[in-house]
Amino acid sequence: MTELLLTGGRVLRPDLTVERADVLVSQDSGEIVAVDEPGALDGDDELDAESGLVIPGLVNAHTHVAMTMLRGLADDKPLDAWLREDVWPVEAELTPEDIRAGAELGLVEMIRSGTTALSDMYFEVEEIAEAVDQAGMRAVLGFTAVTVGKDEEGARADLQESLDVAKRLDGAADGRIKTTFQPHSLTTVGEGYLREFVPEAFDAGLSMHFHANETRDEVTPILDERGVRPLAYAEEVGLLDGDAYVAHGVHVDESEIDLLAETDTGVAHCPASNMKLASGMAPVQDLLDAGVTVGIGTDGAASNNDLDMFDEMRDAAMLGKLAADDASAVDAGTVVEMATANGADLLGFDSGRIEAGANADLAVIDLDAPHLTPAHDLVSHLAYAVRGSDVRHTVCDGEVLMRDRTVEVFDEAAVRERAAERAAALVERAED
Ligand SMILES: CSC[C@H]1O[C@@H](n2cnc3c(O)ncnc32)[C@H](O)[C@@H]1O
Ligand SMILES: [Zn+2]
Repeated sequence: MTELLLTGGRVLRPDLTVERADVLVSQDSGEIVAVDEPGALDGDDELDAESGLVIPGLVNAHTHVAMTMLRGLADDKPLDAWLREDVWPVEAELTPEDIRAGAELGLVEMIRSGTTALSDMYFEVEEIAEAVDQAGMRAVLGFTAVTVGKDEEGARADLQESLDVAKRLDGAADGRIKTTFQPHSLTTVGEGYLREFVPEAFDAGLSMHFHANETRDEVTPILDERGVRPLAYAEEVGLLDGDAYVAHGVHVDESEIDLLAETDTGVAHCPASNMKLASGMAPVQDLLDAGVTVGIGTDGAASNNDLDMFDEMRDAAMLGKLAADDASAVDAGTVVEMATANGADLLGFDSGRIEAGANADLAVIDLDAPHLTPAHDLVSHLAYAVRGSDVRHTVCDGEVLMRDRTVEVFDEAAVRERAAERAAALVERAED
């Protein structure tokens, strides 16, 4: 049995207390074996956590990881124009190799900033799955179906592909990959298709992940045409019958918050994307108060523009206070839980907490920095002051993904070079 000891540091416990402790993980089972007082445990290999804080690896609950290829290409527009004028024309030119390159780049960025699990929506999912496998991370993946602008055959093919991919890839990468059925949103997939394919996905035991209530423009047409709010419509077509989580959930009213709670449907809150596209402010504190599980996602790098979950925690806290008009709303401990335990809960992984028996998905933060001094309250630091670049080591499934800021699972320079070259060629093709 090979065991890795994270030694000399402080540890964030599930109740958000911090104690001086060592953490022993099994590289065979990929689980945390023990958390004990300094010096009490021995491992075959060690990670130095001196002057550091060991935290659960962060969970990015909604992203499009390969969209790193579009980073900085389409800024300063609202969602609909951003997608139709800028993003979709470039995405139409993406090759499987581009998506692989963009995914690898995004995963390297995530590892460098302490993220160990992600929930992704995109296409060419096999490429993304191979990149996740190589990264050693956990992921929930899926093929995203869009039917607007497609003929019957194309639309049905998209939904069938979403079903097939979800069935085919579930359990890949030794169980580190799970899948979801993914209609893109309630306005970009036609009702007939939802009514036909959603029950099939439900019968196959698949979880659902879709964009919902992101902008007012997504709410109004559904309300006008059907006389019901979008999430009531989602329930009608069966999308909330099983395990489900929606991305964004910005413009939800009280009835929809209750519906989310009643159906145990989670929300992946994307504060930076919601601010950048001026989509609106999600009522995060109200969602939490109603008992809805809310995780945090970066969304893609074209609407953020990075994949740093520390940025995202800070944004979630700040925006949550503005939305509630209450400085005590969405407090530091809450955002830390959202980015760890809640995210793991949404994705269905036994991660997000440092406890014997949980998945050994961890990050070590280097506290030896001016912006983290003094250290009155380390939970406050995690929410408001730590940056992705403060992460010293990243571990997932007991394996070291980054040691002393060197990524061990990819040749980082080669990944960056390949992505930059491919992104430049992609833009040239799109402009032709
Ligand atoms: C076919 S994969 C997903 C699809 O969604 C697009 N997308 C990226 N960010 C958002 C967002 O915030 N709302 C809706 N759709 C988004 C992405 O570009 C892909 O085309
Ligand atoms: Zn999205």
